[in-house]
Amino acid sequence: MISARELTKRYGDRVAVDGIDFDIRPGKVTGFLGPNGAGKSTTMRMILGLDRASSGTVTVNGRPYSNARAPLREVGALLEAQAIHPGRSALDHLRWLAASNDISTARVRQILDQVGLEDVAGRRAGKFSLGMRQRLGIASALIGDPPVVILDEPVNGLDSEGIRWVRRLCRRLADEGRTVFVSSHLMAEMSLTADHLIVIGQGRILADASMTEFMTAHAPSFVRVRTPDRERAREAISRNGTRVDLVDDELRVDSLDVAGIGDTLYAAEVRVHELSGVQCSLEEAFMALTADTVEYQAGPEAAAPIAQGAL
Ligand SMILES: Nc1ncnc2c1ncn2[C@@H]1O[C@H](COP(=O)(O)OP(=O)(O)OP(=O)(O)O)[C@@H](O)[C@H]1O
Repeated sequence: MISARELTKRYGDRVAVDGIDFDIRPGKVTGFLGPNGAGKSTTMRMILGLDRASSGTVTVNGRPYSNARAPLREVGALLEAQAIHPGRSALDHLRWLAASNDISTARVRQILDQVGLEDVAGRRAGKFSLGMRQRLGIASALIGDPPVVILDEPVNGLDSEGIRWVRRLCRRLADEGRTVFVSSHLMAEMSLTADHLIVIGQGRILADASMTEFMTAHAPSFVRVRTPDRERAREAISRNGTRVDLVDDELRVDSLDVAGIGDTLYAAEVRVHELSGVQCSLEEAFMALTADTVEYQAGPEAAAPIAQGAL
């Protein structure tokens, strides 16, 4: 378990992480989300003792990680910037890590095989593609068979097969009872990988909830109605006070089920071209939740606004 209490990091006047509390529990994949500059990397670096907290504490299984005697056997971490000597082969890099953490050399071959780098183990890391470097970084994180795994943007540069591999890997690590903490900007991927989410914005926790709770709270589902007879449809559905929104050319109803609306429209003899239940995506929920905390925002021409209005 990773626990933060009032964890704070200031850079001069700038508060990068603002007194946050969380518990990241074992047996789950916890996703860490936030816009650029929200404080994700700083938080991960403080967990790993690479940045000192200005105040507050963060512990890994009850102790500050910087006190760990065999760090790679306690926490495996992949950070965005990979520190791998370009002239060193993957095999030598992992052998060096193993030797400095009292890990057997047999484990090096095993982990190379596990991440799919066995055939290129003798090649210099400087010649590796981004995807291969990511796999080597993940091998470095897992070589000590750690109970806690922290992965900052692990799918960066990976192709679809690689992305699926990371997803399955995270699942397996969590199912083995490990604490798995993963950041990513790829929301669709995160929605498939994480069981629990921590969302941060401007250094503060915006949400800390299971994926199901988060989606229920922030990604509402609604019923979409497309009809050539919008006015009569609206009248029929809203007769008992139900709210109906017009978004683009469709009606949206968030308080009735599909069957109920279908029955209402049938009874009112309204022609229906589409009637479907829609669940907002994690990306839409994330964008709505973090909109006020976004540090770098493109101009209005960068995104087409959704025409929205209540009838
Ligand atoms: N060494 C530093 N010196 C000064 N400010 C810093 C330093 N490192 C980070 N910051 C600032 O702290 C804030 C949090 O940065 P951080 O890199 O943790 O965000 P992030 O959520 O990881 O962003 P991204 O998604 O872009 O990687 C940002 O405003 C950043 O500019």
